[in-house]
Amino acid sequence: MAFLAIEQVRFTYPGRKPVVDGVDWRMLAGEFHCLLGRSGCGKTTLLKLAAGLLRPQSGRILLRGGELASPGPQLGFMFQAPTLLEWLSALDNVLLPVSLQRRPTTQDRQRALQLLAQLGLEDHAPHHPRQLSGGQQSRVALARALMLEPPLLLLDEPFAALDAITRAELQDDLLRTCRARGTTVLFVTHDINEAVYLGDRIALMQHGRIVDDIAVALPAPRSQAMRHGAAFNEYCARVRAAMDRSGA
Ligand SMILES: Nc1ncnc2c1ncn2[C@@H]1O[C@H](COP(=O)(O)OP(=O)(O)OP(=O)(O)O)[C@@H](O)[C@H]1O
Repeated sequence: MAFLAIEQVRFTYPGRKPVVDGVDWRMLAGEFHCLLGRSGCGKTTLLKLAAGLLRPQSGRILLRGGELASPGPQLGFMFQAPTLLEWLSALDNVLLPVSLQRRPTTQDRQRALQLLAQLGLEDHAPHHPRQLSGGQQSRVALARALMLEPPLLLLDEPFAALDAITRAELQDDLLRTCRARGTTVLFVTHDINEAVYLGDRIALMQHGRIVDDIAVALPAPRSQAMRHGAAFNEYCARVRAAMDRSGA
């Protein structure tokens, strides 16, 4: 059974043409898929539908076989901007998904500290977002998204604003953490290189439709050195050609 199944989903904002126009997509548990397409093709809207933040006007979205009604603890999100709460420390930002439900326990705090340490932020737990760099803020947001160990992570261009080196580091952090937990990930990007590096599969989106589906058979775990290899660059060229062919 698919972990996440998007079946013939359509969505239109009032007075607009369909933004998601009959999308079918399936993800198996533990897979990492990238949704790639130009600005405005409907990626974020499809992610919001997959999260249960928007409801399809037709079609359905199934999570482990059950229809998705609303967002819940089964989902972790991370958006382009880290959206941390300025008045909370890094540690309390990571604990937020717990604090919204109940008072965090010592165990919760240990887990949050462990996540911060895994992401190289052990010394920054007491610091507020304004005391952190953009890359550090993104790491805090990633730790927050992972705090409840969601089986499904939906990420909307989470590293778009970062410099290339920090971005590469965070890509590796994300891959390592998700592989260790068996997390299923749907990752929106408009960067071909990022999609090939991260994805087991790439869905190409254009005008609200999935126009191509590319399996990436590069070895796991990925390493930055791979980026200079022939196989990686062939995949990038193949995805580029598919985008040009489909107009995506
Ligand atoms: N709340 C809204 N009301 C009306 N139209 C919207 C709304 N949100 C998005 N749209 C429109 O829907 C289309 C798809 O937007 P969406 O944000 O899903 O695209 P995207 O592929 O994620 O773009 P980007 O890569 O720039 O983030 C765009 O034309 C956008 O203007």
